[in-house]
Amino acid sequence: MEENGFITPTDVQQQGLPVLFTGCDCVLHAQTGSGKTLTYLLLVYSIINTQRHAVQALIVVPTRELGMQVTKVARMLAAKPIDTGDQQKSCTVMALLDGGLLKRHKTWLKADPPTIVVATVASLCQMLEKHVLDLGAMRVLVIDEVDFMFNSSKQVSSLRKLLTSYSSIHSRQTVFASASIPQHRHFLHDCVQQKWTKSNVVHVHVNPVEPMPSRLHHRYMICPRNQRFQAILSLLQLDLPDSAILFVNEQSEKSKKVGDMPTTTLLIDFLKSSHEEFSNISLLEEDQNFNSRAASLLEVRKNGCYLIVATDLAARGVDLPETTHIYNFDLPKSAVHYLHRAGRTGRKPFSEDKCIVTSIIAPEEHFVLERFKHELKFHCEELFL
Ligand SMILES: Nc1ncnc2c1ncn2[C@@H]1O[C@H](COP(=O)(O)OP(=O)(O)OP(=O)(O)O)[C@@H](O)[C@H]1O
Repeated sequence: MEENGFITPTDVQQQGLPVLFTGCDCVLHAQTGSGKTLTYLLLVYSIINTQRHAVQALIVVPTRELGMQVTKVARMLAAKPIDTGDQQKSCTVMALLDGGLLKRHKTWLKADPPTIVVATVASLCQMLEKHVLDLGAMRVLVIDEVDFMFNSSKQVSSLRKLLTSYSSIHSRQTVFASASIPQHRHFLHDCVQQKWTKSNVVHVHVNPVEPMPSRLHHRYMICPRNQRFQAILSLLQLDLPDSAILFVNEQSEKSKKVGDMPTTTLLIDFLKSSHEEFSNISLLEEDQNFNSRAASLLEVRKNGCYLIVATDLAARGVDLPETTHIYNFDLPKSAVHYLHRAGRTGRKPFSEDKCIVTSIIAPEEHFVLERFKHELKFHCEELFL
C-alpha cells in the first residue's frame, strides 16, 4: 500500500476490512470517492492462493470503463509478487468486459485460468453459458455499484442467476459495494431472503447521516431552458475550472427517432465555437463505440486538466481524482444520479480541497432540486450571474 501512496486507511477501509477479514458477507455502503475499490481488493489479495491455477475472485461491474479502472488497480497491487515462502508468484487479473475480444479470453481461460476476473455481466454470462469459465474455486464474489446492477433491467436476471445458480452463498464470501443503496433495510432483507448473501451479512454503513462528501459545495442557477448554453459558458468563464465534467441527460429514443442532434454534440460545438480555450473538450456517452470512449478517458487521464461532456455513463465509479468542478447542464433524473454525478469530484481522501457542483435549472425544476436537497441532506447556494 505504502509503495502506491496509500498510507492511512479511509473510513470504509478502517470499518470494512476487519469485517471482511472475518470472512463475513458484507455490504460496503460508503460515500463516493471513499476507497471502496481498495477495500474489496485488499480482501481479495488476503485470501487468494497464488499457487492455485483457478479463478478465485470475481468482481462484477456495470460498465467497461469501471471494469478497466478496477483491473488497473488490481494489476497495480498484483505487480508486487506475493512471497509464499518457497517461491514468489504474482497473480493474474483478467478483464472480461463488454466490447472485449472474448475469443482470446476463451483460450486464456482454458490454458491458464487467471486468479482474478473483473467482468461486466453480459460478457461474464456468455463465458459461463459456454462453460468456458469455471467458478468452482471462486472464494470471493464482489458486485460493485450493486444498486445500479439490480436496478438496470438489462443485467438483473443474469445477476440473480450468477448469485444463486452459477455459484452458492455457502462456497463464497459475497461483497456488495455502492455509495447509494436506496431503502437499504429492504435490500438487506432481500439479500438474505433471495440467498444472494448469508443471513449474517454485515451492513458496513459509513457516514449514514451524510450521503455525500462534506467537502462538496453545491450551487444552482435558475435560467430558462433556451438560455442554458449561454449560462454554462458564463459559469465556465467565471470559474475557470482546472478539470470539469459537464453532465447532460442521455438523448431520448424519441429525440433520436426524429433525428435531433444530441445535447452532448450541441454543447461541445457551442463551447468550441465560443472560445478557443474550449477547443479541447472530451466526450463520454453510451452512443460512442468502446474505442472512442477509451480514447476519451486516456486523453483525459494523460492531460491532467480537462473538460468532459458526459452522460450518466461517466457518473458511476469513474475515478478522475483531479476533477474540481461538476456541472449539471441537465438536472439528473433522480437523487441517486445526482449523488453519483457529484461524486466524480471530491475524490482525494483526506484532502481539504473544496469541490464545486453546479446545476443549471429551469424555474419549473426548482422543486425537483429541493427534493434532492432533502433526500441527500445538502445545502445549495443560488447563483446570480
Ligand atoms: N487509503 C487511501 N489513501 C489515499 N487515497 C486512497 C485510499 N484509498 C483509496 N484512495 C484513492 O481514492 C480515490 C477513490 O477511490 P475509489 O475509486 O475506490 O472510491 P469509491 O469509494 O469506489 O468511489 P465510487 O463510489 O465513486 O465508486 C482513488 O483515487 C483511490 O486511489
